Formats: sequence, C-alpha cells, structure tokens
Amino acid sequence: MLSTSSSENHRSGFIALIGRPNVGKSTLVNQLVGEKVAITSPVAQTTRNRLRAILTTEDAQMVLVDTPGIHKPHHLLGERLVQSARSAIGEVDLVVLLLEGCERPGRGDAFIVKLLRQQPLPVLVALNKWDKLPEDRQAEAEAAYGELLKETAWPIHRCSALSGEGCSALSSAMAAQLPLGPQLYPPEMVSDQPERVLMGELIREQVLLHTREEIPHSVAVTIDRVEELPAGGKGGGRTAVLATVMVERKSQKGILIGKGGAMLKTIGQGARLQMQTLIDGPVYLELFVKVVPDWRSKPARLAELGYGVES
Ligand SMILES: Nc1nc2c(ncn2[C@@H]2O[C@H](COP(=O)(O)OP(=O)(O)OP(=O)(O)O)[C@@H](O)[C@H]2O)c(=O)[nH]1
Repeated sequence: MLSTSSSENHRSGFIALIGRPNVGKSTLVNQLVGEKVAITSPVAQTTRNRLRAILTTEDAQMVLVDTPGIHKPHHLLGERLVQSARSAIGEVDLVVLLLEGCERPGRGDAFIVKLLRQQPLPVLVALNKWDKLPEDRQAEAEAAYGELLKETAWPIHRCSALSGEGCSALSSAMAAQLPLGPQLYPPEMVSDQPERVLMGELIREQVLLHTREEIPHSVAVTIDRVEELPAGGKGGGRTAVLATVMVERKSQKGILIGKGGAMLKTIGQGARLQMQTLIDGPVYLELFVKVVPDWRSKPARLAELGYGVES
C-alpha cells in the first residue's frame, strides 16, 4: 500500500543523475521508474532536455533529474548541455554519480569527481554496466575506482541499468538519503514532460538508431500538431501527429529521407509504434524534414527548441 503524504517516515526530494555521456543515465531512469520516460541510444549525448521522472515507492517519492553528460563543450549546444548539468546540481537533494564500471576511470571522471567534491550535497556512486565486466576483471576495476574516489566517503553501488541488477538496492539507498517530506506528485505520475515532448524524443531516438556519424547531433524535432481523428472517417479513432525533423544541411536531409523515402519510412514506423505505447492507442504519424542551416549555433533557435538555459 502507498503511504500517504502525511506519513511521518515518508521521504521525498530531487535527485540529479550525473555522469559522462553514454554512461547509462537514461537507461537507469527507465529501469528505476519501470517505464520508458527517457530515450536511450548507443550514440553519446543523446539527452538534451533535463527530464524529471518520478519514482514513487512505498515510503518515498524520488524526482529524478536526468542531465546531459558532462563533457568539454565543442559548440554552443554543447555549452548549454554542460550549463544545464551544472545548474541541476544546484537544485537537488542528492546526486547519483554514474560511472562506467566496465571501463577504466579516465580524466573526465576525475573532472566530475572534483566538481562534486566542491559542493555540499550527499553523493551516491553507481558503478554501472557491471554486467559487462568479466569476473576476473572485477577486482582490478574496483581498485581503479577506489583510487578515483579515495578522498570521498561516497557509498558505492554496483549495478546494471540494463538488466536491473543492483538497481533496487540503489533505489533504497537513494530514498534513505532524502529529507522527510510528503509526496510531491500524484503517485501514478511518472514524468512531468508533456506528451508532445516525449513524442518528439521518440522520433529523435529512431533517427539516432537508424543513422550514424554526422546526422545524430544535427537533428532536432518539433511536434507541429496532435489531433484526434473522429471515429468513422478515414483513419478514424486514431491520433494524428504531424512532426518536423530539422537538420543542418541539404545532404543530411537526403540521408534522412533515403532512397525512395525508405529511411524516413523506417524512422516513422519505429516512432509510431513507440508513440502508440506512450498514448495507449493507434497513431497516424506524418514526418517532414526541413533544412535549417546551423541551427545548433543560433541562440534563438535553441531557445525555441527548448534548449535554453534554465535558471
Ligand atoms: N551492458 C550494459 N549496457 C548499458 C547499461 N546501461 C546502459 N547501457 C547502454 O549504454 C548505452 C547508453 O545508454 P544511455 O542510457 O543512452 O546513456 P546516457 O548516459 O543517458 O547517455 P547521454 O544521453 O548521451 O548522456 C545504450 O546503448 C544502453 O543500452 C548497463 O548497465 N549494461
């Protein structure tokens, strides 16, 4: 049974997931919440928007802030991502630092550890992707991470965001670090992102899955219209979604559309299926591709697409 918000031992608060690009932050959010609220992909820097996912357990409510990975900025969009991750630290009760347990710690990890040591919040460490580490390399990895974290007293949890192993222990440890407080959101709510934002992200995820190299980071998606089609007519009872995929160059538009429209069709089909799960009903999806030269370097464009800096 869910505890009520007036329960004396109930805890609640905001938790930032911090880590390098591709370490598995979005996968962990989905695993903890038990539903797909964040898109994931093998391409680094998938996460652009800060996303609040809500995890309600028997005695706690955790609001997870999924930040873009901290990295050295290469262009304006990169800078905005780093600023957004830094500012997330300023408004939460706990930081979960995700490290890639299957890799040796690098300079990027040392940079984040240093950044986090300069602030007063409690930190939990999740050594993720532990499933990828063969048993005979585990002691070596533990020693390397022990060295990286030697000047901290941060508890370390080994986990696999993909398989779920170690995640419920991590979740209990996270809850225990939060202040006493009531539920902040209705218990059935898993995300505070509007459906349109999630739909746009599902399309972007399909683009990331099916294209490679130059395309992924040059893409932004806007949902232009969502409309319930009246029952009885053509496509009746379905939800029609019109969306624009924005790219920076004409050549990228060609790749996205593909031979005879084949690539766009694949992207559209994949996104449509995911959207149907999201809204729990049939979807009709129409995608347009538009070239907006250099959109990543234009502050007005970035703000319009929701990549402005939150304060
Ligand atoms: N084997 C294994 N793979 C994982 C695990 N967690 C994440 N992955 C994979 O790692 C890749 C990146 O995961 P994401 O969750 O997108 O990583 P992220 O940290 O959110 O990435 P950015 O959005 O770029 O910051 C995906 O291909 C995941 O399936 C894990 O515990 N084990």
